[in-house]
Amino acid sequence: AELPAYDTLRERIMDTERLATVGGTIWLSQDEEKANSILMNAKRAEIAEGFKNPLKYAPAMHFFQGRQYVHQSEVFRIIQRMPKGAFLHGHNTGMVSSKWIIQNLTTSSNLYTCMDVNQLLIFTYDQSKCHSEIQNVCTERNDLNEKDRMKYERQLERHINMHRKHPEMMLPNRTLIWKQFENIFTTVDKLYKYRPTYCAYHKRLLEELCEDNIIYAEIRASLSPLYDETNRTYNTLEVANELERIVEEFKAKHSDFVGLKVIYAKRNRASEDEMAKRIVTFKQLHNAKPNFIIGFDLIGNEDTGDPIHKYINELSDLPSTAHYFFHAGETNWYGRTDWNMMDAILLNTKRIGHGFALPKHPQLWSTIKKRHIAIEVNPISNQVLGLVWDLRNHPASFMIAENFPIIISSDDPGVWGAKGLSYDFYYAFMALAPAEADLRFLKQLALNSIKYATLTSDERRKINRVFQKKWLEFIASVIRN
Ligand SMILES: O=c1[nH]cnc2c1ncn2[C@@H]1O[C@H](CO)[C@@H](O)[C@H]1O
Repeated sequence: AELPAYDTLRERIMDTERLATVGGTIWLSQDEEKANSILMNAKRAEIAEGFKNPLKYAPAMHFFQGRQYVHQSEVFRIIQRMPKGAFLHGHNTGMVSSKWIIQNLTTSSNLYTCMDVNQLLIFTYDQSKCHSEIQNVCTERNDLNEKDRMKYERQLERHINMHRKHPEMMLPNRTLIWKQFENIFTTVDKLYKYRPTYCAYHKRLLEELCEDNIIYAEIRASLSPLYDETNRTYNTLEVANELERIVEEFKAKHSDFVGLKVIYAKRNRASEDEMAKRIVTFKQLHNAKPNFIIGFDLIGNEDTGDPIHKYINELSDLPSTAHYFFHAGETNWYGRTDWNMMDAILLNTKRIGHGFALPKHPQLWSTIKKRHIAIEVNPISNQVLGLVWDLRNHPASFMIAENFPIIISSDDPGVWGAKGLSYDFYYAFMALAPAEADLRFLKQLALNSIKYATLTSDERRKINRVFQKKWLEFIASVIRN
């Protein structure tokens, strides 16, 4: 008589937990249930196989080593086809595939490589930053046969991608990882500041989002001045104009795409005066384009940057229509850098970028839930940038169990060989969430991305309509195949 009661209790506990997780209370239609069982058959098979052979189980591996197995995954293929809603945490200059960049943006005859002051390879159209002989990329490439050309391109790509065969060698040293990471942005700095390249790059950025079934994005961008072939320069507002034009042209060709907006993002190391100036610039930008330049953020390695607290005076008055989207808590420290999360919340941030350290700060939990401050979780980014090795140990598991308002994003997918959101959704589904988390979880992630996006009511109507349509198509296609 004792045993059935014991088993009932166990089941009740498990049910209660399941209902309390992200997506736990979502109701599925009959068709969704059918698609869900197809998805879950694939997921359970992958987990069972991985339990037997963890050395080939991507969710338990570093992305650089697991990616080849992700590509074999049926779950991943389903996730790729799934409409994922909005892309809410990414840095424009890290979002486009490195392979595409090398193949498409390094072919113009006036592009050179050289070494800068720090002996770092940079792409450039002029010699101003060169501290070595310059090499014309076209000439170098054209002198090679097919096979050597591919080798040459792989070599170039290595300078703009974090991928290494043995990421474990880098792991003990986050400073080194960040150095390699920031070097990439130095390597491409001059390349992307050339207006024609800038435009082609951002067009491709939008295409890659669409190819991954994303219908809207809010990206961090610094809007640094551009120059063009006539040596004309474009100031920050003019760069915003360019970007807006590219987005509008893209929308005209892709009627289902809802749009892309910009979070003005500047480095987290600056004097108070510099910060005050940036806020002035931000206000001008926001004033000119309130529905395009929607907010402000501080970027860079949080551990070596200045704390948000340093700037509370400068950051204390934002236009009522603008928002903060602070990076905060992207750290392994406890009781230091992580206080940025508190300051972000006290400054009324709309969302928190990363919030990796959130489980350590119980005083912040209820405010985050009450004020619906979404946590932008970037699993692969946190792994590549050395916060966690095995993503099953990622702190977002706690946020999922506790149904925090989370969204999943990919930060700089182009820099680590991911694309769009699918890889991060896969890791969220397979490594961060419970084994039995199902289509409800994935659907909730997509719905959250829409819920926590910064949209007008017209845009909201459109995104809901488009998402609903695409979701039904997706469910039908899963059932069909
Ligand atoms: O995860 C991140 N945390 C903080 N800053 C980042 C992260 N990813 C990229 N950047 C910042 O964005 C710039 C490129 O636009 C990079 O230079 C880097 O400092």
